[in-house]
Amino acid sequence: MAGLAKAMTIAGSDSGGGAGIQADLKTFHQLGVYGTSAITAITAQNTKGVAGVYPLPTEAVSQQMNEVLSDIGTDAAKTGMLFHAEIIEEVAKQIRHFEVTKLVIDPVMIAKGGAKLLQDEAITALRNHLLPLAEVITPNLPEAAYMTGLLIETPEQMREAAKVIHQMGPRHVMMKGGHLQDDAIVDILFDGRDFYEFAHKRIHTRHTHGTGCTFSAALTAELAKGTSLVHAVERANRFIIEAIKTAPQIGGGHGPTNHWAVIDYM
Ligand SMILES: Nc1ncnc2c1ncn2[C@@H]1O[C@H](COP(=O)(O)OP(=O)(O)O)[C@@H](O)[C@H]1O
Ligand SMILES: Cc1ncc(COP(=O)(O)OP(=O)(O)O)c(N)n1
Repeated sequence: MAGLAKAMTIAGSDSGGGAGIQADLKTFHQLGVYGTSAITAITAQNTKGVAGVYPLPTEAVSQQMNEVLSDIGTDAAKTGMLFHAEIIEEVAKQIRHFEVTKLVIDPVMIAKGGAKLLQDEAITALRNHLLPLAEVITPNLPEAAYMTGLLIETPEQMREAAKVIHQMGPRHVMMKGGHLQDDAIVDILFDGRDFYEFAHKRIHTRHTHGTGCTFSAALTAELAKGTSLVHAVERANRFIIEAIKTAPQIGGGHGPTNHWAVIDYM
């Protein structure tokens, strides 16, 4: 196991196991990467929604990062649910201190059922402190719309929003198109100059809980292994499509995707 790639997730716990820390660690494992975590908040949720959110003290988040990064280290990291500004500022401080350069930011704001996973005023901290440290940010359409104030309903509008978000400091913007009102989905990557498009057909299913977390975790795992960004996005895309297609039928609401998904490069 010498040379095993390592990835860290800094995110909230989903008791239902489909999103958050649980989705990230399962995905890292499936893609052959050693996963570590810093939990920011505990949520009580299942496939039907989020019943409770309990943020951890900022010191607890900071200490988890310190213990992991000072000993085990990491080849890449991702952030998910960060909940409030103080946690964001502390996470940014630790990312800078430990010089984590392959940072994926999934700007988690609202769960599918409508529960708030990021406080309104925390968006400024996300922009000022974390975005400039990101190798790539992975907003879905509502998150990108909130960050830019733009209406985003078409691929052309996704490209315009990607340009605006790129100005906020991340090196790349990965616009996820799962919320397009169309059977043809396109995810769009922007590197500040060129656009790379990943088009695929919508899978009709209600089992899409945690798609954003699972996609960004797969992307982080690939970056940790040293895969180039465009190829990492392409592989993460294939992984999430297979995970949605083969979703286990779990729970009475929006069930999780299949974190055991197998794609041919593995
Ligand atoms: N029904 C679906 N069929 C196929 N791909 C999907 C579907 N829903 C989401 N995806 C893919 O899952 C990933 C996450 O997308 P999205 O749903 O936009 O994020 P989030 O879960 O953060 O809202 C993207 O790669 C998107 O294309
Ligand atoms: C703890 C926690 N983190 C993130 C989410 C949202 O995950 P996401 O992948 O955006 O999936 P949906 O909520 O849209 O299904 C969460 N629910 N819980």
